Amino acid sequence: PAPVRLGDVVPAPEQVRPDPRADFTLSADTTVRVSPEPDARAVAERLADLLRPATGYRLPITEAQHPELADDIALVLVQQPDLGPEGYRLDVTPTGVRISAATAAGLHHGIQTLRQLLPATIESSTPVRAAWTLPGGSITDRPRFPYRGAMLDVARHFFGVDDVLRVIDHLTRYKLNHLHLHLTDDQGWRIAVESRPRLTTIGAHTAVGGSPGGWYTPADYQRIVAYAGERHLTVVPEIDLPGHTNAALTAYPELAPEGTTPVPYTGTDVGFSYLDPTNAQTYEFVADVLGEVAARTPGPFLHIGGDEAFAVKGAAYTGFVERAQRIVAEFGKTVVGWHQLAPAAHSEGRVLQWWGTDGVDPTTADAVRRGARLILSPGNHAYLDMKYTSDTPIGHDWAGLIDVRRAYDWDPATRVTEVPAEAVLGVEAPLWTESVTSLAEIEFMLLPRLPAIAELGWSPRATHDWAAFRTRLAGHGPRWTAAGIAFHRSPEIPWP
Ligand SMILES: CC1=[NH+][C@H]2[C@@H](O1)O[C@H](CO)[C@@H](O)[C@@H]2O
Repeated sequence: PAPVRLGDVVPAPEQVRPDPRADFTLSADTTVRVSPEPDARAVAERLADLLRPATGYRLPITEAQHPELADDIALVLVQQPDLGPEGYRLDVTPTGVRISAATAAGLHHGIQTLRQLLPATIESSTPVRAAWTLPGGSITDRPRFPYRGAMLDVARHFFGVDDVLRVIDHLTRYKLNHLHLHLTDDQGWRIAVESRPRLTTIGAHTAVGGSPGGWYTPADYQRIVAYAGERHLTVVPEIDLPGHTNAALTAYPELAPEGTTPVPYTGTDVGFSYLDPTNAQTYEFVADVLGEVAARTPGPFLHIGGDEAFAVKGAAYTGFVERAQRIVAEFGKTVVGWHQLAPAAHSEGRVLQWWGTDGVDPTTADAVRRGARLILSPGNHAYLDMKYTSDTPIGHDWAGLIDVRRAYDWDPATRVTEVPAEAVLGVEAPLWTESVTSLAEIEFMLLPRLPAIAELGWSPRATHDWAAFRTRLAGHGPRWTAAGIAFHRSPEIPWP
């Protein structure tokens, strides 16, 4: 296989300066030297975990007092404010590799780049005989947008903790830093709430098509947020309200609108269920649920959904949303919601997740003028539940077919008219799972489109170029294969 070049990294780094005379080859004696700070050491442990299996090298970690003098892989925390909270600098010289950053998050992103500069077989989980050579030169890098995420719908089909942890591995590989978990919907409730036990004793046993249900205990959820946190990735839990609530209503039917008797639902329709916004008990329920989820969520965001509550309209809807937003604020969190929240009054720091397909949306633009920021998830570019082509066996097509180029060729900064670039917090790729039932199918839908979304979130706009991206991405097919991941071999990409 062709040797990896310094510029082959995905997402494209801000600045790449190759130096062909400066290649560095790892050896069995290579050590990992790291600054003494504990969160820097954690990154060194992560790097060693990534490199030890395929190389078979010991890669001992030492906290050298002067790592810059070392001749191995040095991870160095330095006060370089110009690199920002997630930036890093990576230097490959004939005597070693040095990654420097102002934060552990920067070091963490730097090791993802380092991993991609080694031959694809570095992804093997068993030792491979190879020359572990890195291309010489320097990379200076930092993200364009602060919010770069993906969403996993664990309500339509339930995925256990180990599957979620593997999805987190895929996200961090491409420097994403948020995982949005869609935890509740009509077909199942997936997170235990101790003050509302029937949400899981009754509401968690179903899934689409009669698939087995499931849910996360507090310990399960803690494992997910801890694993994510170690990888500088923030979990954003979504409790979808007031619509998409059939599972909750089968557990607490007293919250259902007059005259309705909710029963378990395993179909894939949307928009029929809703909490009764005129019932005071609804807000006690919302406070019970959001309070517990907030208490267990280290990140700043609580996502309250807000989509497709077709029977809750106008003032009834905005009234509900404004009360739910106040409850989120009382628990010290910042609201995220689908852009249907727009007509409701602004709440401090509010973020709208835009999933439209036509860039003209005056209601959202108005909410931005009132202070909202946007996460861009356009249905016709970022919805990874869309089929690649008409013969993709799973997935939807309501927003059109999305192969790699369609996922890549758009600009989050200008996608919604009348929304200034500085109001765009970043991007997120949702994966809805009505028809996705296994980790293999998750991986098939995420790869190769997730790296396209990740590049839009991370790389400078000046690097945006489909011909260059598809060539760089082609080199990642062998990496996924070495890692045991079945991906969609899109005909748009010149796979080796
Ligand atoms: C925000 C939003 N609400 C709907 C819509 O996206 O489409 C998804 C399928 O693509 C569906 O699962 C979801 O319930």
